[in-house]
Amino acid sequence: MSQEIISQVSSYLTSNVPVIPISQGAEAVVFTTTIHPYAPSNNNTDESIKYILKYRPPKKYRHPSIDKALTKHRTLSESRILAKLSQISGLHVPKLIACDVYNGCIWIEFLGEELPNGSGFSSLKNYLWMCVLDPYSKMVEDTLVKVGYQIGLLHWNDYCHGDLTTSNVVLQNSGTHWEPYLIDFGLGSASTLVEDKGVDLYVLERAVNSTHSRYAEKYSQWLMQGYKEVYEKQSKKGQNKLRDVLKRFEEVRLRGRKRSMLG
Ligand SMILES: Nc1ncnc2c1ncn2[C@@H]1O[C@H](COP(=O)(O)OP(=O)(O)OP(=O)(O)O)[C@@H](O)[C@H]1O
Repeated sequence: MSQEIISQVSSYLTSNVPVIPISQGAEAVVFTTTIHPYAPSNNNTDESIKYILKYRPPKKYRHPSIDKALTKHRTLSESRILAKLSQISGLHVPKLIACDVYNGCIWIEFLGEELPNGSGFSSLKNYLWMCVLDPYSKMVEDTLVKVGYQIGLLHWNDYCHGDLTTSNVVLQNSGTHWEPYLIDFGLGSASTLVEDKGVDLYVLERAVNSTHSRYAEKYSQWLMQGYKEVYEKQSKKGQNKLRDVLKRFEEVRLRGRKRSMLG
């Protein structure tokens, strides 16, 4: 990771905010920090309490004024959607703690943990790899049904994720089971369109397929079981909406297959 980006974020945050880089994507650099921006004291030395800082650094290839406008727009859009989603009962997303749209930075709740036996961070992707010796266990089934339920809740409330991969689902161990949280709403949007929902489901199906093609059929079935549960609870209106989304999902899938056949 570029030292320049780390220096940029450190200088704008002031020297008493320690940051540790954990990921660099195309759009943003993600850090952890032990400091809460509103805590009365900045002397937190407990390393287990941490927060996420998502920073969108300036892009040199863009004109500075366009770059500023885009950074502001994207930071604001992600913050707004996170704030709105945390109002939805039962939906699990990280809490938004603070946002600085001019510097392209958001401060959010840290979720997840290290998986047992060195299996890595508790993304759904790593979790499925961890469970590869017993891929059809009740624990895997329960977790995937819960993931599907979270996506169903998101869609039922007319929001779409935009990048629904197995890395963008983080699991928290509640003691008895794994509770899924959806992260990374950088491409998220409010949408009533069945097309957006169908594309979300297709992206997820592809992601599951590429993580575990051998078990993907069963995994997708469990995901869809949880997804459908949300809509089916909503009587006739829910059934109709579900039918429309599933129909479009099938169409998106067919389009995807045609595209990959044509190369
Ligand atoms: N709230 C969170 N709690 C724990 N880890 C997180 C959180 N948010 C992000 N991360 C970690 O940082 C990584 C990148 O975050 P995120 O996907 O939001 O950034 P991004 O720049 O959009 O990434 P990409 O371009 O790879 O999609 C995640 O895969 C995850 O490992």
